[in-house]
Amino acid sequence: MAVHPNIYLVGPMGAGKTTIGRRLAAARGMDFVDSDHEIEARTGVDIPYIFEKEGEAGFRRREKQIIEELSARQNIVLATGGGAILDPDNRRVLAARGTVIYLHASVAQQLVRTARASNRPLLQQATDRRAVLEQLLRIRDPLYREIADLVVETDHRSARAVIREIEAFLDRPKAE
Ligand SMILES: Nc1ncnc2c1ncn2[C@@H]1O[C@H](COP(=O)(O)OP(=O)(O)O)[C@@H](O)[C@H]1O
Ligand SMILES: O=C(O)C1=C[C@@H](OP(=O)(O)O)[C@@H](O)[C@H](O)C1
Ligand SMILES: [Mg+2]
Repeated sequence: MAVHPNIYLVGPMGAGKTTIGRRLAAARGMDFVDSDHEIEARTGVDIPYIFEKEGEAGFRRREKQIIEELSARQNIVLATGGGAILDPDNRRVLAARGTVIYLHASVAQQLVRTARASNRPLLQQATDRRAVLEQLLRIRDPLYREIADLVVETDHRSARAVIREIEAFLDRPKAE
């Protein structure tokens, strides 16, 4: 089977990285990996527990290690966590080792999509989730854009429509 260049999904919480990543990988015959799931599988505990015991800094160290390892694999779609791009080394390896796709979502849309989940410690502890998401996006949006080969709007669009746009980009005719 053909080996495809890796695809790295970046963007804020609730943009759909995990959901789109899994379906995109299935559609293209690639392996799906999610950095958060990988951290949980290796440690045997969930993300909120890691934040509680090791702080965000401990979580970021684990995330960095995983991104370095996973991005060196072949034929993968990697869904990163929303804060993975904060680390300059992470940005460098993602940009160098595959196609980076920024799944964009407004804060209003993120609020809807993260309303029920209880596994995001940065939101779980927040009294004003909107303010937290706004602040995070202000800092992170330029970093997502810095390494993105493609920016895809996900607001009010089905996962299917988002995947269609990504595949059209990946399969575009290349200039000679
Ligand atoms: N394009 C979309 N349209 C509607 N709901 C979506 C879309 N993408 C993701 N979702 C939903 O939003 C929630 C968060 O998605 P998730 O993939 O976990 O985001 P992320 O990994 O970027 O934080 C999930 O319940 C998912 O089903
Ligand atoms: O934005 C962030 O800093 C985080 C996003 C989460 O992943 P998702 O973006 O997949 O929700 C997860 O990595 C952790 O809770 C921290
Ligand atoms: Mg995710």
